[in-house]
Parts: sequence; C-alpha cells; structure tokens
Amino acid sequence: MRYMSTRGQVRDLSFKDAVMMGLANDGGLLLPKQIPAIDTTQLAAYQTMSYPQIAFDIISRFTGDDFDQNDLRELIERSYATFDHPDVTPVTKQDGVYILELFHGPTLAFKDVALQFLGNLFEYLLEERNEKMNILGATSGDTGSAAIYGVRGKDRINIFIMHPDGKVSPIQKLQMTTVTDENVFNLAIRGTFDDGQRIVKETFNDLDFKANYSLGAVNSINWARVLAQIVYYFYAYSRVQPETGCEKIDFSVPTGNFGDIFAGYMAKRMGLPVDKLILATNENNILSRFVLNGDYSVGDVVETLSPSMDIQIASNFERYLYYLLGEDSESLCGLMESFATSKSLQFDGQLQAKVREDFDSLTVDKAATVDQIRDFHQRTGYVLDPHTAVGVRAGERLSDPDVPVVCLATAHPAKFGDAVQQAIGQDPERPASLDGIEQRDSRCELIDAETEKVKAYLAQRAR
Ligand SMILES: N[C@@H](CCOP(=O)(O)O)C(=O)O
Repeated sequence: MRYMSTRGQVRDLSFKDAVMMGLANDGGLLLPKQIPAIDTTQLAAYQTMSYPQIAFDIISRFTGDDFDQNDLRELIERSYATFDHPDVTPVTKQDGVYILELFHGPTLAFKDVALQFLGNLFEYLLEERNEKMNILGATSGDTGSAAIYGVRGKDRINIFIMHPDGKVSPIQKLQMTTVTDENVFNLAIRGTFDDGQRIVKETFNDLDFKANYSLGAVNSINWARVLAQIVYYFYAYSRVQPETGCEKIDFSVPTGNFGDIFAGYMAKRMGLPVDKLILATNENNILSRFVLNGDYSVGDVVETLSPSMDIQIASNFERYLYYLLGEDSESLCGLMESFATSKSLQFDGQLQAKVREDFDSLTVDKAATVDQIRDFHQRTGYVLDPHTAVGVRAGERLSDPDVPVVCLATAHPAKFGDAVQQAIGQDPERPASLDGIEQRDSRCELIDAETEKVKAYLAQRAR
C-alpha cells in the first residue's frame, strides 16, 4: 500500500510516512494509490465482529506490510477502550431514522474516533523513529479538544491548537483550555476557523520550518484521520443491514470540512452499498451549493448554532475533486490555482451529474435547526445536538422512503447547551466528564491570525 499526493509531486510514500507528512510536501493531500475492496462476504462477517475488530480489518488494509499487525491490533484496541459505550459507536433507531452515536469518546464528539487512534499512532511512530513532533492544528470547536486529549501528556509531542476567539461554544472552549498539561498550547486567534486552517497550510508549506520543527497534522488533512473515520460507515452498515434486510443504505452527514463525508465516499468506493451521501450544512453552505448547482464560491463565514461547521473552505474537498476529475493531478492543480486567486469554482452539467450520483444536499438554517431539535424531542424524547439536528433534518427530508437512512450524531448535546435550551427549554443531560469543568484551571493565549506570529509562538515553545 503506497500513498501519493493529489497534486502529483509526491508519489510513493509508505503509510507511516504519509501519516508523519500530514499535508503533502507539494501542498496537496495524500491518498492511497489503490483503494482496497471489501466484498459481500466480508461485509457479512462484520455483522458478528466488534468495533475494534472491524477497525483492525479495515485499517490494516491501508497500512502495508511494514506495520507489525499485532502492534496495530493492540493500538486500535487501546484507542477504543477509552470510549464509554461497549459498542464504541452505537446505533439507535428513533422514529424511523437510525442515529449513529459518534460521541462516546473522551471529548464527546466524532473526532475522538480518529484522534484517539492518531494520538496513539503518533506516539508509536515517534518511539520507533526516536523522534519528536510539534503538532499544529486548527479547530472550529471539536477537533481541538479531541486532538489535545489524544496526545496530552505524551512524551515526544507538543500540541498547538488554534481556535477562533469567541466563536466556539463555552464547553468546547473549556474542553480545550482546561487541559493544562505542559505539552498543550491553546491559541485563541482573532479570526475565523478558515484563518486557522490557512495558517496551518501556510506553515506546513514552509518546508524548512516543517522539517526544522517536525510538524505533525491532526486535522483531516492527515490521511489517518479519514481512514479511522471510514470504519464507522462499515460498522453502521453491519448493524443496520441485518435489521432492515435492505442492501442499500443512505448516510446523512453534518458537514463542515468535508472530512467526515469524504470518509463515507471512500467507504462507498471500497464497496459499501451506499445509495446516497446526504451532505447537510448550516448557512455556511458552499458545499451544498456545489452539490446542487456546481457553484463552489466562498462567502463570508456566518455564525450559526452549529459552530463546528462554520467553515467556508473545506480542506478535504481537494481529495474529492481529485476523484471527480478522473484522478488527473494536472487538471486538479489548475483548478486549485484558479481557486486560490478567484475563491470560486464553477462546475459544468456533466460534472454536476457525476456529483449527484453520490451526493444530495440540504442547507438547514438556525430556525430549522431549533425546530428540528424541538420537534425530534417531542416525537422521540431524544435530544439532538445542533450539528446532528442539521443532519437529521436533511436525512428525514432527502432520504428515499425505501432506503434506511443513518444520520451521523457528531457531538453530544451537552457541548451546545444554549442551542438545546433554546429549542426544548431545558438543559441537556451532562456526562460526568464535564463535571466541574467551569471551575478547573485553564490556559489560553490570544493571538493575531497571522502565520508569522503563530510560527514564532510555536518556534519558542517547540520540542
Ligand atoms: N469541524 C472541525 C474543523 C476541523 O476539521 P478537521 O476535520 O479537518 O479537523 C472542528 O470541529 O474543529
């Protein structure tokens, strides 16, 4: 199994090197050269396998022979032992829709599924290579704490996480800033998540800086993030298919940075019988406009009730474009260059039709999000977080009545108490991990959204 960049200049990496490289050194994103296929016999076998067993089966198809398989199995088991549910990502049926609960990890969001794994993977690879790493990441709310929990206290790693000041929920902020381990640095940037993501990319694209400070990536620009997220699509299918008897399945995915839904797209390419991937967005609906009209043009970031999706430029979109353009790096580079200056891409009817073979989409605004949380709670007693509400709204509106729909529950409602309170007039139940969080010590620095300032900050505190 070898890896190459969407932009064609990085051509032949091992899995381990791809994980360590994060963003490809030519500015593109890394992808496996071949996509392993999972056949119907294996799909059936998953029905009696646990989450970690399925995870091992899938992940090991992407790691190649130089990864000791016993070590990999142990690493995966350890990563999911931190979840508070025996099924890791349980599926529950509520009023006709299946909810895939991805929020049973330490920081109550789907990001834990990949970042518990990636934290352990980094530790393992750094030990093996006798190296150190400085992680630089950007978050709109959930990746930050999940990444911090994935690597806190780890010997060879320092982590620097930027979040947009004042634009994440109070609990999201506390989950990051109350981790005061020596290796954790929180930066509140004066800007948006897109500024943070731009700073990450500009810093990684300075190849001398990247090498001098051994930069590591925890955002979904890192292939290992996408890989670990592919697993739960197969897991959900293995639990829902036997119950419904239906061969096909729809997934509805609250979408911001396009990493989660891209993992679903990869699962489909591997052979998972996905009928439709429903891309659910809030008012920051650049991806929805792309799916419905071929219009990928950047607007201003709007603050919504689902802050983790307050994103305009979705980094994994490039991975999808690579496939959409027939794996043609040259055309992709042309498009990315033109996007860098114009901030807009328009796709013709033929490409739009190709997109619609896999995706459908709906924009769910603030009022509809509140209405969805309230209405769903009245119908089922189940409390949705605002991101999941966006996904469930889209799933209920767009799925085919003959095809079961699985909605990805990306975060626990307790992370977004204000939105829930607004919708149902009561606070969501609080998991024990949040007990006393407001009283804990916290540490965070405010900084301008300028790449050079962030680089200087990191350089002074690097391992
Ligand atoms: N929604 C994310 C934004 C970063 O996305 P990632 O998947 O690339 O880490 C967040 O909550 O931080």
